[in-house]
Amino acid sequence: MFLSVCIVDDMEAISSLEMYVVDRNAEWLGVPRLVLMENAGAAVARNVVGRFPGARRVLVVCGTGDNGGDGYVAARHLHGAGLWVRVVGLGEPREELARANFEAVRRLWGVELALAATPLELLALQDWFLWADVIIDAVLGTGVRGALREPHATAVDLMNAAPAPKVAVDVPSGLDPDTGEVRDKAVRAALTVTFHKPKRGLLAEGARRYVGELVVEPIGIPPEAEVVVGPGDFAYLDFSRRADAKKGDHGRVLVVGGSLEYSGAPMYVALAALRSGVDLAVIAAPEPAAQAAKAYSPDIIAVPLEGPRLSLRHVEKVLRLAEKFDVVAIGPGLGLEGETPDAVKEIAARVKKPLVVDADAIKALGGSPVGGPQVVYTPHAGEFKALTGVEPPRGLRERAEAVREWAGRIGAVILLKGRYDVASDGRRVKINTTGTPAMTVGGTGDVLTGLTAAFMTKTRDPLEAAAVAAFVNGLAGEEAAAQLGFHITASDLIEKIPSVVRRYAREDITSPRP
Ligand SMILES: NC(=O)C1=CN([C@@H]2O[C@H](COP(=O)(O)OP(=O)(O)OC[C@H]3O[C@@H](n4cnc5c(N)ncnc54)[C@H](O)[C@@H]3O)[C@@H](O)[C@H]2O)[C@H](O)CC1
Ligand SMILES: [K+]
Repeated sequence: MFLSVCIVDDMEAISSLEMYVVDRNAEWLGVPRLVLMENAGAAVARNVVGRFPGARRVLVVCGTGDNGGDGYVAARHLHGAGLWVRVVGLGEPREELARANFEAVRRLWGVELALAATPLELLALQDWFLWADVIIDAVLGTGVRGALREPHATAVDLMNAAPAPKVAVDVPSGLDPDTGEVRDKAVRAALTVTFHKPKRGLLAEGARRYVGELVVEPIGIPPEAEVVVGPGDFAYLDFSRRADAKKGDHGRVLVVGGSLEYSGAPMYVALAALRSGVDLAVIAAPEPAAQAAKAYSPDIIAVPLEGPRLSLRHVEKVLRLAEKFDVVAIGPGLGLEGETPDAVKEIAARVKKPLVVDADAIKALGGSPVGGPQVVYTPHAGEFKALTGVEPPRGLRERAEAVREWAGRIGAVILLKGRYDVASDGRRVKINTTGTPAMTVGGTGDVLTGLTAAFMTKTRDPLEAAAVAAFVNGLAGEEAAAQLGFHITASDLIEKIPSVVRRYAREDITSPRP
């Protein structure tokens, strides 16, 4: 009946993880997920009425996740449109949103609702499947993991065996939303109504016979949710720990910074990294700064570099030291006197580790920046000019475009700090809106460098490491300022990091394999 397959631009496709992130970040921007679910279910109902105008009897088959939640919403709307609606739930939904919509359907005496949590209970409802003019598949969406279990597999069999056309909610159940693979079986839909953007797997060559016609429905996710940094972005970082973990497994950061004049800066970097969940943060600093660091805190290990400032004779020592670390952060407090700029150039060009370049190291590399997929620059406006030769534009859109362009040219991630922080890897752009003018106090940039370096040990995606670092830094500043007003120091931010990270990160303990 519906053989046409609409052409959707592959560039616009989205992975299930990206969808998860966007969906959480929409909520961060003030659009509740319950609203998204309402819009999703209503869109399904609208498509059923529009594409199958003759249909009178609709069966909705709902899983226990949010895909099922969309199904319950669709059932409510179809009932409201005057259709005869029956609903089969494969168990009571566990999560809050789907549960709310399940309860709302349960209260509608005009809708017949049956729960079937086993294949046997489902088979007893076989005549409902044969009764329907249209069947809505709301069993599994982007949350599917692995091969179909029971009773889901039987539900798919019963839907496929029924003569009525199937309308898949978001993804035909059984189809991998990212690859389009079908392990065992999947619903063969006449129509798939997917939300916001097509999931990648829906566009795979072999997926067509399951997807049928593909319709992409907006559900109220604002475009800003695609670029803003929010709680969703924590999904890109791995904070889990194995029960048999040992020291060093969760990240080792080397900070190259400090000088006779500036000893505080590398300390902020190291302490912020430690509070962000790395096991080891070591400072390699000129002697006076190394002495000061050790005297300041027992948390800090400092390796002294002979003399008042970083110079060319330290290069080999620093490179050898770097071999024992996962990430190197270079710049804070180094100054630009004597051989320091040349030493920075040597280290940046030869170090074989992921690298965060901040402060004076950005200026030292200005004009001939080092690129690489695991290199992150964290300039403020002045340092951006030193790095690129141009002032960052004032408008946010132009700023984002400039950062994207220069990140592409240099071949690294740039995180430009400002009222809104803008980060790009030359392709994607992320914008962070957290922060407060109370953070103009010295040292907050060093804290951001420590966060960025630490988060680079938690993901292979340095853009996300930088973006989430900016988000956490800004929130830590906001929370310190909420307590202390415009009287905060960078140390106050560091203290706030753990509670901010814990609010959004999953900190599971995973069991070692026997
Ligand atoms: N992203 C959005 O903006 C919105 C998405 N919505 C809909 O929600 C689903 C995704 O929901 P989620 O709860 O994450 O996952 P599912 O419902 O797809 O499945 C989870 C559910 O299924 C169980 N399960 C997982 N794998 C299997 C398996 N192989 N066999 C059997 N059972 C399995 C798991 O245990 C869970 O209980 C998305 O597709 C949209 O339809 C919302 O409407 C909000 C907006
Ligand atoms: K589905």
